[in-house]
Amino acid sequence: MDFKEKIRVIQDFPQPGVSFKDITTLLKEGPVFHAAIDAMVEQVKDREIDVVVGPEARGFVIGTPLAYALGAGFVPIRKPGKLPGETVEAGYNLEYGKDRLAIHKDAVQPGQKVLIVDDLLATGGTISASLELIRQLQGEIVGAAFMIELTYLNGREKLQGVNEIYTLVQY
Ligand SMILES: O=P(O)(O)OC[C@H]1O[C@H](OP(=O)(O)OP(=O)(O)O)[C@H](O)[C@@H]1O
Ligand SMILES: Nc1ncnc2[nH]cnc12
Repeated sequence: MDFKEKIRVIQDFPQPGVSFKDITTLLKEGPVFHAAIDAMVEQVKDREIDVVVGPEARGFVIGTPLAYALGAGFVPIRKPGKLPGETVEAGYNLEYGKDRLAIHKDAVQPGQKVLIVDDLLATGGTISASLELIRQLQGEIVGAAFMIELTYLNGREKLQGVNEIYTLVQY
């Protein structure tokens, strides 16, 4: 299936110069959403994975069905102030802004095998903050999986030390 054809591209959103890849057009079609998650599962199914970790909000949309299909747990990374338990935090820059992320301190046990999942790899800011959080908890990162990679933003450079990077659609 041509997943790229199902992703809507909107220029200059949310600010001038950004070419926004809108996955809502893919998600709203059941068979396409299903096939996209299946294709991502296929890429990682032979890896040993205890937990999938995904940053809000779009990381939840892709990460939870992937975790469910793998029989793995799901751990959310959220903006500060949203998680009720004790957290650790990390800062990051985005293609359009900067922010902080948080994870529950007890969400990942030392040595657990973690797959990080998000809808899209752009500058890599979100994912490097997510990596920092998992490393603080001493999780073992087995890989990072994205539905979309914006290769022109070189986000991969921020994923040093991550041996396996899985992507479905590249721009
Ligand atoms: O590689 P980066 O440059 O960090 O960009 C990628 C991140 O940006 C988007 O999330 P956003 O922060 O817009 O939040 P959302 O998922 O809540 O829409 C996207 O879902 C990724 O998480
Ligand atoms: N160009 C882009 N399209 C969609 N989501 C994004 N997150 C960061 N950059 C993005």
